[in-house]
Amino acid sequence: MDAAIAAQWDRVQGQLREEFGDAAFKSWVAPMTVTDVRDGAVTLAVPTRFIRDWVLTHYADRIRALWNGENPAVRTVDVMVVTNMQRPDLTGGGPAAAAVNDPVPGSPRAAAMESGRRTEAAAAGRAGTPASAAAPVPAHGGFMAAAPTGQVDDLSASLDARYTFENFVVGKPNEFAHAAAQRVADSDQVSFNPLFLYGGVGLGKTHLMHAIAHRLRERRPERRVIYMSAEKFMYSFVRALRHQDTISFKEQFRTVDVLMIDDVQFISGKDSTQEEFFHTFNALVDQGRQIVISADKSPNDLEEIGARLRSRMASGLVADIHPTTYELRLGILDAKAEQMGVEVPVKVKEFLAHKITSNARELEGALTRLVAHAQLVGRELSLETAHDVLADLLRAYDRRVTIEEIQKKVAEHFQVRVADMHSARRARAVTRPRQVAMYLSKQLTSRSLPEIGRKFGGRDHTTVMHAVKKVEELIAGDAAFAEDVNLLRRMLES
Ligand SMILES: Nc1ncnc2c1ncn2[C@@H]1O[C@H](COP(=O)(O)OP(=O)(O)OP(=O)(O)O)[C@@H](O)[C@H]1O
Repeated sequence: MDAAIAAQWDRVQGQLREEFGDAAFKSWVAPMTVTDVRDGAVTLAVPTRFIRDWVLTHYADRIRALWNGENPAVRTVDVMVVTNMQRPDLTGGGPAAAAVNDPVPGSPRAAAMESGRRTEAAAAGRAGTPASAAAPVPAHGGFMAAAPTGQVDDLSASLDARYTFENFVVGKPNEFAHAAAQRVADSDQVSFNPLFLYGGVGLGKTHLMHAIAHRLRERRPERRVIYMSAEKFMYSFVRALRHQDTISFKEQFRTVDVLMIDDVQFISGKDSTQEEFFHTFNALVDQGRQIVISADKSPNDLEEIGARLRSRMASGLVADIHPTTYELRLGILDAKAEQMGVEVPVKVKEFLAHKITSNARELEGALTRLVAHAQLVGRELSLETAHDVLADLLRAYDRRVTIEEIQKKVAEHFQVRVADMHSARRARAVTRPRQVAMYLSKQLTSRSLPEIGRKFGGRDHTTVMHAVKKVEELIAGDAAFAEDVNLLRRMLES
């Protein structure tokens, strides 16, 4: 591939990784190779039809826009299925895809490298056929037997030994979810199916799921429990499709007593994985097996998931975990300090519980850092040490400003109405302040682009990206404008 094209693809990939995160990047972007750039069209090769459909619905528009930014001649993106990975080079140049990363072990692309080359036409109806069409689940909900491939990991190897009920601190925000999880772990009847746990990041969903698995293993070792992340479910399914072996994929769930799927928000989009999850789900519920699901939102808010699956997921018990309270944070610090075997002065714990308010994970991280530092350099675990060691973290908390505050300040400054931050008006007098507010929201808060877009009248993340870029350009080229934005930033930070 031509070096310029390789460099463009490299930059497009870098941007996609930033926007969509590492996990999505590894699953969907890394497996792609560029096979052709001609007449304004980029052609990307992927190993299965499933991935092609996913890429087309989720990433193709963004890839096109990014590539167009790199090279204005590019106006379309085609995605084709090529099931060999001899790194196809249809450009007639040297070795193809020099800029494309090596395949992630176990990724669809790595799997695709194992077989000979086939084009989409040759592969149609085979490698990439959606599961629902390739091997429908029988109406009674059972599974068919076949030699296993794409097996899930051994449960014992993947569980975190620290995530037990004993180590889980119960408080108002999580008592309901905790009680529901205990019920599932301690009873032999299926009380509610599924149990759907949801809450923001780092609030203990994974901890509770592992705790259920640990307890079941102690109490009923003969019961078969599968715990897997939704991403792993997707990987295994894609791999099974690739091996034309969806039957074995289903087989591994046939004898399961409890199935736990973590972070189900990653099973999103209209595709065969969702369909497969739905079938697996129904089959297990029909057989009276227990299902536990976790997500970062309630079933109703999982917009990417189809209505049928959403309502199925909401049909059991839905338990949410609320953000931590001061008391719970203090309790978590007590428990973690005890597990670490260190005495932490009450004043220090109170200080941390007061300051680190986001979630249990950050709180635990701060304590670990503080203790490690104090022990390494032989310093006392005091308030002063905490201030020093956690200075960067504490500054970030002190600075935390909300998008609403930013909108208000920016509106005041430019003398527009706060409502114009959300409105559809496109007059320059309001679009510029709106763009500045979006830019500052990106700079001063930890909100993601889609979250920021939602706070600005439900705009798309690409609008926010455009705004950020635009404001950066203006800052670079217009000193008075740069001073204005700087002033606003200082006001918001103070
Ligand atoms: N109530 C609690 N008691 C003790 N530890 C907790 C509690 N809640 C969370 N933790 C700890 O905080 C960390 C983050 O928890 P966990 O990974 O379960 O969060 P999560 O809700 O699954 O987050 P994500 O959405 O990012 O997957 C873990 O180390 C966990 O042990």
